[in-house]
Amino acid sequence: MGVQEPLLRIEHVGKEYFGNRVLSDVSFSLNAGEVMGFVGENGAGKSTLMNILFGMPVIQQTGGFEGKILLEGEEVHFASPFDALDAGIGMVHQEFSLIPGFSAAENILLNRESTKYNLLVEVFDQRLKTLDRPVMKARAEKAISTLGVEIDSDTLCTEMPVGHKQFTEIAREIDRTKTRLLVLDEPTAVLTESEAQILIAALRKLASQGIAIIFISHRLQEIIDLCDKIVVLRDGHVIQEARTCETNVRQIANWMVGRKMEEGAAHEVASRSFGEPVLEVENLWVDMPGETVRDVSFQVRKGEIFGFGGLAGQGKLGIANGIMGLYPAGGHAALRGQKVVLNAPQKSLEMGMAFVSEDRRGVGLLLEEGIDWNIVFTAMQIQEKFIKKLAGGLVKWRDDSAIEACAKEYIQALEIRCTGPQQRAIELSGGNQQKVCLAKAFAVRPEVLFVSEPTRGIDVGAKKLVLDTLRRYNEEYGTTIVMTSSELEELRAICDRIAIVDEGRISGTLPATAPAEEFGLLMMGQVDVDAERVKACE
Ligand SMILES: Nc1ncnc2c1ncn2[C@@H]1O[C@H](COP(=O)(O)OP(=O)(O)OP(=O)(O)O)[C@@H](O)[C@H]1O
Repeated sequence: MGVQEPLLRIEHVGKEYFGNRVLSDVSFSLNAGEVMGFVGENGAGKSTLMNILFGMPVIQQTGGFEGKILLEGEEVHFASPFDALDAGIGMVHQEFSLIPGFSAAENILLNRESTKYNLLVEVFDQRLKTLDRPVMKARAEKAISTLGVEIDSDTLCTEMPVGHKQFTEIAREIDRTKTRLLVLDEPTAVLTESEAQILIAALRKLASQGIAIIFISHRLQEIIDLCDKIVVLRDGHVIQEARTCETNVRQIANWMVGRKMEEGAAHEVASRSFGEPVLEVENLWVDMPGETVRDVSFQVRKGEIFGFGGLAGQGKLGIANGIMGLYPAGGHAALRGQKVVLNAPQKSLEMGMAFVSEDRRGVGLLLEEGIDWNIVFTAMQIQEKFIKKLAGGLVKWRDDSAIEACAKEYIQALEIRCTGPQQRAIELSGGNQQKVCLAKAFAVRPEVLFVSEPTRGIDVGAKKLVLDTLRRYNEEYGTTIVMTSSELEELRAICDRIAIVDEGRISGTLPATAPAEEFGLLMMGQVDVDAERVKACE
């Protein structure tokens, strides 16, 4: 008997996009039931390889690829994702493909083919009428419970917090009985740490049932916890393959970036002085699904970096969304003493505030437009920047050279990996799109900049760069920053003060230099931290 063929073999795969080589001679294999972590910097080529594996149309449309893909020793040629699905490959993308007005159960049970190419809602309605609801519900609930989470299968997608959407998307993949290889592209980026733990446990269970898994993540500890082996990609080349039990986070990070990683930024403890309060918020409530804000009051001083932390679902993310008018909100907010009209996003922008949302699907990139246009568009619209005026303003036209200079500045500052300022946003990797969103907010030079989860989806090497850039803009332009993050260490690295949000209210505000345990206590709703601190000192 011959040696058993691996489930998947990638052999000498290469890919160019319009002369830009993004993958070179990539080879590796994966056995049934094996979990592989696939890591690399933003733009290294991870999603491109997965798109090749899944037969995504973008690959054929851009000239195909070189090399071979073999399943159980047989070469496969997927003309479309349908073929990949037929062959038992399931894929959960960075972006969701759930149908908003449908419930969790409907989304899980609708077959992938129709959800991906949802041309006519009527078609779905027709399909749903013919389905047996109780059976559907039972199947959906089984898939959800395999994941070990609690989601009511009747909840509409529009009403779900982002973490639940992710679980629904994964449940849909595992409901399909044929799945033998599951690819997950940054599935935990939108999950809280505890949700991520649940997902990891669920994936282990799937692997023990013989399903092979390719797991892409920038959270390296997760890779170590979950995966049997890792493949490291740098600039489109496989530069390392290793068993996870024989390596560690730091070594993986070094392989990814090809140099020794610097130690995390030491926070300058020297206390900084600030001006008058610039943003004053009183009794704010925000009706954001999964992130309800009940009653929040705070003040931020001019030039300060103010952080919001706390566990997921407690309301920290709702605060910026409410002030910026993206979800129904009430209460009082004032900028420089002037009332902020809530529920009016355009007005918030005009007053001098900008927002980089945690929701990368809703960040509003003009995907078909160039990086340059994306970066300057808001500044142009709201502030008439990058516009030349003649004849007393009667004649206006775009200042192309200023636009180009601005785009180049941010491409350099944030190390946006691209072929040039005119490359279309749709052609960028997810992490690089995220950097364009940050640049777009910087270009407005807002008086107050709200950033939520600024390093989500950003690789380890670039994380520090993003945080340093925020700090630099704060220092150079005096921009006041309100940063919300689920990573306490990231908040402590650049904030002056951090408020912890628990059950829709601020449970306490501490200087960023306070011990981590005190923040931990606040997160658990323990308001009396000072008393605790005193006790600890006794
Ligand atoms: N449709 C496209 N047209 C042209 N270039 C593209 C296209 N899609 C991706 N690229 C380029 O291919 C390179 C690899 O991108 P890819 O999305 O595979 O990276 P990634 O490793 O998944 O990054 P991230 O961690 O940021 O998601 C990038 O430089 C990107 O600009």
